[in-house]
Amino acid sequence: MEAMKETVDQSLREMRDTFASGRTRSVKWRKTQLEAIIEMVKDNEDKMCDVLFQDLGKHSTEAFRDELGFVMRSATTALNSLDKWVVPRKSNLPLLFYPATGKVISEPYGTVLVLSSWNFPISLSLDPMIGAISAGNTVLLKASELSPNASALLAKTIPSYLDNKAIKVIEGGPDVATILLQHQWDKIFFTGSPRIGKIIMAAAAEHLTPVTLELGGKCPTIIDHHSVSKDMKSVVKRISGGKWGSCSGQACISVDYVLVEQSFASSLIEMFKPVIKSFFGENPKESGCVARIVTKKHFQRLSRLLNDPRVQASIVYGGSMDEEKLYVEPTILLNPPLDSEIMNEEIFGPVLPIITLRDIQESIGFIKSKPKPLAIYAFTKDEKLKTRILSETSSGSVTFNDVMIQYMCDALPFGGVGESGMGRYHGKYSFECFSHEKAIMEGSLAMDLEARYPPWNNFKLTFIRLAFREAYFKLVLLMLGLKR
Ligand SMILES: NC(=O)c1ccc[n+]([C@@H]2O[C@H](COP(=O)([O-])OP(=O)(O)OC[C@H]3O[C@@H](n4cnc5c(N)ncnc54)[C@H](O)[C@@H]3O)[C@@H](O)[C@H]2O)c1
Repeated sequence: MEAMKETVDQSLREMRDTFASGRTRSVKWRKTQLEAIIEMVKDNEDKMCDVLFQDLGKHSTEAFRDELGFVMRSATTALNSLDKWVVPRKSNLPLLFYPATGKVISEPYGTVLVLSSWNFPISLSLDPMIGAISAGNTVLLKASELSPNASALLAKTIPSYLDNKAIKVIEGGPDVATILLQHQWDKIFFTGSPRIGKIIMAAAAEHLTPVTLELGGKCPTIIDHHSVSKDMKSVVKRISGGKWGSCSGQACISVDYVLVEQSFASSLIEMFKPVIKSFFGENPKESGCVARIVTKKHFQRLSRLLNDPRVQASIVYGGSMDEEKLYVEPTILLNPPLDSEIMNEEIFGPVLPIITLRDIQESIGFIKSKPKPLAIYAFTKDEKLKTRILSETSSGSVTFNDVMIQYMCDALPFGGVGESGMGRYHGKYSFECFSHEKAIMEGSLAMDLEARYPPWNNFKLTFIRLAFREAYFKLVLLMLGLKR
């Protein structure tokens, strides 16, 4: 670890020197790096798909959709928008401040730390990096030790494409993260669990470093079957895609559980079965389209959740597991006990609990009784229910009539609230996430208002009262001696 401490010190020194040189502030440098990221992903598509298969058993199509393609799109958006994003924004100052002018400029924080998680190890590493570079920062990435092949590939490839005096990768687990967190950073961007998020925030507090925490939680999905009865095929397909089609449910925005009226539950279960078969065939384990559980520890966590006898009794589909292959079959539960672990911790696996309610309106109270989720999904055409969801619940995002798609849409901010995180990124929001918005005011020395300065008297007090209210006409009367 002494050697690692030395490496971190040296890396940080180099990145700080590079930032101080001003190189990373130039738009040209930022664009060159963004182009290099696109080139790196293009050149290494096969290798990246290979490591995602080795670490997670991801099919290359899934890997391209969720990681490589996503990153290239994100870098391209930044590249095409950067000229617009960096332009200082003029502020229209109230007349009160005349003749001063105002504007806001986005300045890079400096040297930022990105800590990413294992479930989308390429995109969750490179996408924050794209934001950090766009904003003109130097950046150090530590990917997750639980996706070691992806982490090693990034550590090997990034230095040969990007400016390695400004952009660095260090590999390692919690011990390395701890060393990194002992240093002062200008911004920390963390993707991971709420538990570790607290450690990150505590370490950041030591130096008053701003943090973005992209955390997880349980994302509920409401099915208001009355209003979407004609579209149930698509509803079931979309939920199935959201639960089983992306890293086997090991995604922060995956559908965690479904809320539906009791009367519709058994029809719903029957509708899921053929969809799962159409996705993965009769034997999902051999389909090549089911990502595996990341580690034995995570597999054992899932088996512990499922092996609760009360949860076992709620299995209505699937439920088989293979520890050697780290495989969990797409599984559906009907009404597992609400006090069971599976209903209280983020599932992060291919298990879908269906919770029944007497009336779908009760879903609002159900969701409100839990920590604020990263996403709420609701299949409904009932405008009143939509309004209730938006006004009575709090979550990172709400998506009506679809799942997970909000993540891909970089015109929308992505991030959590409460236990699901703080801060947001994607598209322009990534640029803002890694920029300090500096307020610039330019005053004029041409005139001075005596009312600003002591000695105080009633005239000045009246003047200040009117000024705060922007009562300009009365101010003129006051100054002309026509008002007291
Ligand atoms: N909001 C999002 O965008 C998003 C995306 C993916 C995953 N997640 C969440 O991440 C979690 C799963 O990811 P994970 O298992 O990699 O999370 P994690 O919190 O265990 O690890 C995340 C990162 O923190 C580091 N870390 C681990 N222990 C540490 C310690 N003691 N001190 C400092 N750093 C430490 C890891 O090395 C890794 O780089 C889930 O909760 C999921 O919802 C959120």
